[in-house]
Amino acid sequence: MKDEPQEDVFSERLDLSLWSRVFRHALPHRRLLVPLAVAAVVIALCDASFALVTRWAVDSVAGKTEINLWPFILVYTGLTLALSIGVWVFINSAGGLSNNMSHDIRAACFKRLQELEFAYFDYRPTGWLISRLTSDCDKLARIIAWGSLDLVWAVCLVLVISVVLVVMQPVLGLLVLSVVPPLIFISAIFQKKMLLSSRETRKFNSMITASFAESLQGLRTTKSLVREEDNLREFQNLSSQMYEVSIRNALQSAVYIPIVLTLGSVAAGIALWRGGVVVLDGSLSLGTLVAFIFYAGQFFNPINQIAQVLVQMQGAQAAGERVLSLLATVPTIRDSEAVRARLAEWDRPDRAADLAPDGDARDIESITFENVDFSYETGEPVLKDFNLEVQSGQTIALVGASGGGKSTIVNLAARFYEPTGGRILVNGRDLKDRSLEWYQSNLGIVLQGPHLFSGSVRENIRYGRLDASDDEVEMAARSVNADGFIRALENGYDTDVGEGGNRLSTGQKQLISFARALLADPRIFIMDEATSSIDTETEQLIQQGLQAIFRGRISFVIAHRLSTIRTADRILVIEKGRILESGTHQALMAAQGHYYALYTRQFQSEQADSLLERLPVGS
Ligand SMILES: Nc1ncnc2c1ncn2[C@@H]1O[C@H](COP(=O)(O)OP(=O)(O)OP(=O)(O)O)[C@@H](O)[C@H]1O
Repeated sequence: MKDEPQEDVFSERLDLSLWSRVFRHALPHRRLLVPLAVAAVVIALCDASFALVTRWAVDSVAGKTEINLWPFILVYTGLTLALSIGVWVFINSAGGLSNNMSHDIRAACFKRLQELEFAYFDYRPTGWLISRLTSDCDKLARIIAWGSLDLVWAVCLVLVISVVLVVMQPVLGLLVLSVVPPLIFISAIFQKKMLLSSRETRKFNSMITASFAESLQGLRTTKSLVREEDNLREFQNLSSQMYEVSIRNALQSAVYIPIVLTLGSVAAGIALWRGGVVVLDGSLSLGTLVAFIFYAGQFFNPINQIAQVLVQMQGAQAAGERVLSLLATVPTIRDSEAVRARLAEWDRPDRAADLAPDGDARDIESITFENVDFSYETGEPVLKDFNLEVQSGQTIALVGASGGGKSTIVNLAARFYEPTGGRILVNGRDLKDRSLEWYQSNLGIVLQGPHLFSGSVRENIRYGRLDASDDEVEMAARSVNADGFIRALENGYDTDVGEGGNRLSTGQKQLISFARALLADPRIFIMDEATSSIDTETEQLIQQGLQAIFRGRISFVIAHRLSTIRTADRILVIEKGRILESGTHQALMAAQGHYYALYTRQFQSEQADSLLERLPVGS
């Protein structure tokens, strides 16, 4: 496998254009955004007003013996009520926005991942992709909903307090505000450090998730090769690197926050020291000094908050970049403009029944490889000038040494990859000019390790055509000879197959996937036969099932079983991306060429095994 994909290189500055693109995802939720912004401003105004009310109260009561406290109590109560309502609206809207946005972004990423071609997944480990769908999406949604609103609140509060301080006492106001530049400077330095260590944490997190996913998927192989110790060592190595960078990140926060708080106390000290002097000489009221001290303490909370949100934004920049780059990845295998125009024109209810949604013939009569070249990586050709024509009703068996290009041929036939040279024609028309969705909905694919989903046997077969009735499901199972063993299961068709179908044998899984394919009634059937040994009885069931599927379709089988190869209409011996030989079993055996050699070497031993199996015990 290739190395894990490199994380993109990002600028260390706050990337405003990136954030404006991320914030665009909030626009469909204006219904929540407006109350959120209004609530943030109301909360900031209320927060700033408390000190002014205190000033008014102190100045009104100073030196008096009879005091009417009711006006202050009423104003305080009013402010507290407004603040409570603001906070309620704020939390409600931010929670709603955060959930809606993470749902939207995740759904958009998921949709894009489904649209992307196989080549995209060749170099991206599953764990890396899972991280994009889970933690990255959540992080962005949290920042947009909570972070941005904290930012609006904090900026409003800082502005209001600054203006009030300077208006109340310009000299003292500016003195208190003088602590702001060092605060911004220190914040900038720490933000950068914290951003870098947080990125590193994320990188290790991705690698650990990928390592988890890989080791779980390959659990059986690991156990059989006794690789547990090595895997554990690799994992521990990753984990301890992640631990180190996480500790570094936490340490930076632990130093930064106390510095910010100390600067807040310095500002309060300045207010007390200078303010005390001017109060004594009578040019400043006691209420104003109290308000100054109050503000000096309150002032640094929003600044701290702004710094924190900016750090979070910078930390999440990597996540934003990755999610946006995933969303911006345009699938290379997709309908061309011309096909899309035709789809729009033809996809209507009165369309003739024999037409596909793109206006061309619905039935697939032939597939032609015309001088096809293909390489997964530039400079390493896998197929070169490959030619093949298959008519409806024909079964093509692909045989040959490992790495020859058999899977590549069927991947191209399925349009999972596109030729790098030449063309693939369907009914004589370039496959690129046909609707991708229409074409792939005509494919039925059964892979070597057929995949079943958790759920009942019935649900798994019905996955081939969701609107199929129970009778149709059972009919499909009968046609491929799966009905007998299914009924013998504990709960028949309602038996739970377990995760990935692991409560069933490979042969049984294959029979169920045949039934699923038959129910979908594809025009093209592609199969990578299982190499694992299957008992003779199941083998016979599978063969009969296969014949039911092959009938009337174009079938490509990467054939490992003698019985499949023999019944194929044409056998292609593939080596180094070329057809070495082509013909029926009889013709190729008579020619005594590559197929003959392959057959006598590989398949005769299989036949001997099968004969041995059939001999009565003790004979
Ligand atoms: N996704 C991929 N990315 C890069 N190279 C690939 C990829 N898939 C296959 N190859 C390479 O292409 C060549 C042909 O592989 P292919 O899987 O088509 O052979 P095959 O005949 O089906 O082999 P097998 O019988 O072992 O499945 C091999 O050299 C293989 O290493």
